[in-house]
Amino acid sequence: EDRLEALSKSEDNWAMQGKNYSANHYSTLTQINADNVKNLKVAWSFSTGLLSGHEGSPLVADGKMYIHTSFPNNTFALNLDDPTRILWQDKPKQNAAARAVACCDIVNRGLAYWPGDGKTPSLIVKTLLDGNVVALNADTGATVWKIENSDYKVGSTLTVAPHVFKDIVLIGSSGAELGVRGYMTAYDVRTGEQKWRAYATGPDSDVLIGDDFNKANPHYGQKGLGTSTWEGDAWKIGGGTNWGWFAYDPGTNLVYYGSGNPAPWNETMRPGDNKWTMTIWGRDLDTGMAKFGYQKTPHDEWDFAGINFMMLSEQKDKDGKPRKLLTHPDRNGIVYTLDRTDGTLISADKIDDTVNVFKRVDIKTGLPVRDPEYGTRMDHLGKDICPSAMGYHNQGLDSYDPAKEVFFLGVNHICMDWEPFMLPYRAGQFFVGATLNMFPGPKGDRQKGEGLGQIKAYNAITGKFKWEKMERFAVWGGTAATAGNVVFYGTLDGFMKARNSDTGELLWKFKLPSGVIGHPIVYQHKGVEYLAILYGVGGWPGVGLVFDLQDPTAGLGAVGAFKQLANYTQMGGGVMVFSLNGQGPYDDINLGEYKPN
Ligand SMILES: O=C(O)c1cc(C(=O)O)c2c(n1)C(=O)C(=O)c1cc(C(=O)O)[nH]c1-2
Repeated sequence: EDRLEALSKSEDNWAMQGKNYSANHYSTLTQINADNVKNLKVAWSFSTGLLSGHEGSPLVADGKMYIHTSFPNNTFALNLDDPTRILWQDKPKQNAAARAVACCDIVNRGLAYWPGDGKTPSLIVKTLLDGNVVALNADTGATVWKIENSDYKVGSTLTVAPHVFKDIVLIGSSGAELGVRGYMTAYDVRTGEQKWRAYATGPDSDVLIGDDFNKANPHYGQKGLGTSTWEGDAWKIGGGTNWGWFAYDPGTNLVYYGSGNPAPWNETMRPGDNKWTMTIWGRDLDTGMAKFGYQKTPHDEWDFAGINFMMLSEQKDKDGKPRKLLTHPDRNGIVYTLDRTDGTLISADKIDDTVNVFKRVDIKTGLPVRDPEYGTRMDHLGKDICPSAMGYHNQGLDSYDPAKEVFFLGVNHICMDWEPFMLPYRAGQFFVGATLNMFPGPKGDRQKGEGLGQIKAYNAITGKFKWEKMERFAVWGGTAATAGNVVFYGTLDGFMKARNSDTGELLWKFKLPSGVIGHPIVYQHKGVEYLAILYGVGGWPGVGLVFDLQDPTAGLGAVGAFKQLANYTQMGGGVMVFSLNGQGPYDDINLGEYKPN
């Protein structure tokens, strides 16, 4: 029996970043609902004591909450019966030099939990920015194992959340902005022993491509392409890191994730399709062998890193046939839905009709139809390209309501000008080769620098958006939906919001101490339903705040796009927990009181 999967089915827990293996971020709880959500009040809160961006969410498992932070990647365990006292804390020592090679702030996307098996205790697994992976005893915080996964000296860092499926830990990688060749690694959760590693580029033996790869869709490409779609040895510094969110289907035994952008960003320096960057993978969890790989953006010209969340659903297709689906809103402005048993592309819709880099995606060939006007090339200043390099969707982890068959997408509405330049590769240094200027998309206000985000309800079968609302800034962190007919999300300017999931109507909001780039979670403890959010502005959109930069093209173009952000919020990480009328542990007047003997 898979205890982790069983645990994830109880609404007492939110034991993985995606909530369950399908990563649907959906809670069946209804105590908080569209009628009473306006009565949400703070039940308790916790400061992490750290600045910089706080991504992902805390985990709730077996009566405890586990909270992670940005670098130096501290962890705090709280007992939900009395969160006024810290149960244990882990403050790892790591090499601060790693900070300088992280591309987009010193974020971390969260922890993984494994419930133990009687012999090995329950574990918290975490990544450190400097490339190490650590497993802690979930009851005591003691280190159980520690291994090195990435070498920050060549620019390879870890911001990705570990994903545990069954008894395997999957660890991605970062560093494509420094020419790091991306890989996914599987470890035994009990010992940290490596089970397999699959690269995004290079020979099939490294990419773990076998004879039956892409059998259902040979036109996606099969053998030898991880080297032949590159010039010379360019694949060795070709990127394809994977720092986003993964999903797993015990039925197919496939794990699903995306590889990121090719390096460098300047496309002139790497002719070819650059496989297998920008690819949706379905791999056998136990062996790592790829069953399918679908490359969304061959020969990327815009940094549309394909690492965004993979969300699994069971729905009837247009012909009424029940299908096992995988839905993925990509950076490139297209939301893709595949048959997850074999990778067959079913639909590819624009996240917003303002996407101009592609006219459409040809479902038969799987290829995007480019508009050359919005391509990028040497000696050319590309203007008004939509989406920007941040994508119309970045690292936010969103939700799917299986009853309504609707996805709730937090969206960026950002476009850009882009001018490439040549540069040499030097290990451990930035290897980008483009100057970017980003600004609000056509539905925003370019003069004011606002209208950079949207929230949308999307049906993957009809391709229709049920509703959509504009936001002042990008909705960077993602959404959580509940059977109470509400969808929750945090905003970069620091609002926690609840909307009616049928209509999008705003039902409640609360101003947090800092902006949000993490995702909300919902759980119950002793009969009370809670909403929790990790706040702390930063990430790529927050680099201007983190490093106090003035040049609008600094932070790879983020500073110009988010020039208004500093007028709304400042750094500072923490967790805010809400319940109806604030009920919860603090109802007990004695909690937190000092009683002398
Ligand atoms: O290519 C990479 O390895 C890599 C890593 C990361 C990261 O580790 O945070 C980001 C990106 N790329 C990236 O392209 C990007 O847009 C981005 C946004 C963020 C963030 O946390 O806000 N990280 C990253």
